[in-house]
This record gives sequence, C-alpha cells and structure tokens, in this order.
Amino acid sequence: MNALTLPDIAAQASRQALPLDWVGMCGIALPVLFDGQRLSAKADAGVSLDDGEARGIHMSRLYLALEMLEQENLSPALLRRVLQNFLQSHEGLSHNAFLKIHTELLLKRPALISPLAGWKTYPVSIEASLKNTMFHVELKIDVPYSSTCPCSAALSRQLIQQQFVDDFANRSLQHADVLAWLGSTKGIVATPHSQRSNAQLQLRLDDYLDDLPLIAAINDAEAALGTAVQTAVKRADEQAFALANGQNLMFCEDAARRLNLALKRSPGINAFHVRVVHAESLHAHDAVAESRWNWEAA
Ligand SMILES: Nc1nc2c(ncn2[C@@H]2O[C@H](COP(=O)(O)OP(=O)(O)OP(=O)(O)O)[C@@H](O)[C@H]2O)c(=O)[nH]1
Repeated sequence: MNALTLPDIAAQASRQALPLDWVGMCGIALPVLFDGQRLSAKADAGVSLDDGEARGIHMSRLYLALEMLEQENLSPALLRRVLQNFLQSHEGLSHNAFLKIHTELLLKRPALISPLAGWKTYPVSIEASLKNTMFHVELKIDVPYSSTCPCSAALSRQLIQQQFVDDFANRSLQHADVLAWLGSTKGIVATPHSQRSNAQLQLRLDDYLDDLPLIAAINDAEAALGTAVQTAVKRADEQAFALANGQNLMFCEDAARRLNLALKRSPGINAFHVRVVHAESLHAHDAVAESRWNWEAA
C-alpha cells in the first residue's frame, strides 16, 4: 500500500458557513485527583466553533489536553490551563472553551456516638469555562440528608395525647404507670413520616480561588441541614439519629432557607441555586423547594 496523506476533513471548508456554540465530546472516561484521592470521572470537553467557514474542530486535541488532569490535583488553576490549551490548539477557530467533569467524592464520616466511621459518596460536577478570556467555575453537588415532617410530628403528638387521655381518664396518675405507658407502643401510637432527602447545590465560585471548596460546601450544607444520612451505625448511633431528627423537624421550605443562609456565609461562593427534594414517604411524589442568590442564567 502506498504511503498516502491522511485526509483531513476537519480542515475542509464548511458547506454551510455557520458558527456553532459548542462542539466537542461528552462522557470521556478519565481518572482525576482530588484531595489526594484518585477518582473515576467522566468529562465533557468542548469549544465554540466561531469560524463558520471551518468544517470541524480537532477533537483529538481536546482529548489529549485532558491528560493534564491525570497527575495534578483538581484546582481552578489547573482547569484554566486545560481550557487555555483547548483554545491554543484551536487558534483562529474558537474563542470559548468548556470543560465539565463529573465524579463522585468519597468522604469518610464518623458515626454519631460509637467510635466508627464509614464512607459516603457525593455526586459532584465541576464546570469550567473560558469565554473571551473570562474564566468561571461552577460546582454541582448532591448532598443527601434525612428530614422529618413537622406537620406529621404535630399530628402524631396529638394522637399520643388522645391515647393518654383514653388510657388515663378518671385514674390517679402513678409515676410507674406513666413510665411503663411511655415505654409501650401506646406511648408512641403514631409516628411522623420522614424521608431521605437530597439537596442539589449549584455554586458559582469567586474567580481567583486557589482550591475548589467542595468539601467545605458539603460540610456547611450538612451542618445547616442537621441530619445528614449516616454511614456506620450501631444502636447507640441510631438512637442519637432518632433524637437528632426529632429535634430537627423540617419542611422542604425550611431546608432551602437554611441552605440559603449557610451558603451565603460560605467563603468563595458568589452565587448559588439550591434545590431541595424531599422524597416523601407520605406521597408517591416529592416535595421540592428552590432558592437562588445572585443567580442569573449563565
Ligand atoms: N470534528 C469532528 N471530528 C470527529 C467527529 N467524529 C469523529 N471525529 C474524529 O476525530 C478524529 C480526530 O480529529 P482531529 O483532532 O482533527 O485529528 P487529526 O487531524 O489527526 O489531528 P490534528 O492533526 O491535530 O488536527 C478524526 O479522525 C475525526 O474523524 C465529529 O463529529 N467532528
């Protein structure tokens, strides 16, 4: 076979001269480093195709630039360098570059009482863009937690009171009888419904941060919500969790307001959009609340 020059279709002129907003690849598998951990990730890498005459971009150049992510901890500076590389390798074709990395953070969390700990995953997306030299980073983080309905708790308390009236009407109260009653199923004749819930945080970062504040944002969100889902659990931990939930009744509106206040105080965040989803055990549908701060569509 002759040594032929390989045809380069991307370099041909486009039949329809038209710029494109985003061209690239989605779902590229790659390992990334964060906080010393190697994580399995999927990347979407793209550029704008501003030269409407050009047939296509050079996908392989974007793909190869992602190698920069393998050896260095994820940081705003590293993301910016990758995006700069996208643009340098598409000089004359593209003004804007985009990179989205989706991964799962693995954090070790202590039990509430026992000296145990276990791992929890947090789905995370890091979206970086370089548009006409303007660099932006946005984080998306899912934080699971537990919520107990305050309305259901009040209705349950009323039923417990009613049961007490039924069982103790016209009787002199004896401490031992009341104590035994409280320890029986009649003492908790109704239980409020509670649910595994999810806070979806979208955070726009200050421009010149050294680090991605992923762990700080998760910690701040969990502290604000109060009843993060647990990892290793012994009975003492479960009892402490039951108490924490009983002292932390919340509607989805309460959760969204708490997150709003907490994230405004969280360093490095200059805008956010929060969506909380309570996967109700009362209904087959969810209760949802959203809150935004400094947030306009990008
Ligand atoms: N632009 C573009 N390339 C595609 C698409 N689907 C697959 N490719 C392939 O991506 C491969 C890599 O493209 P390039 O980066 O242009 O490869 P190359 O010409 O060998 O690399 P350079 O010499 O650096 O331009 C090519 O073989 C393309 O056919 C597509 O929809 N658009």
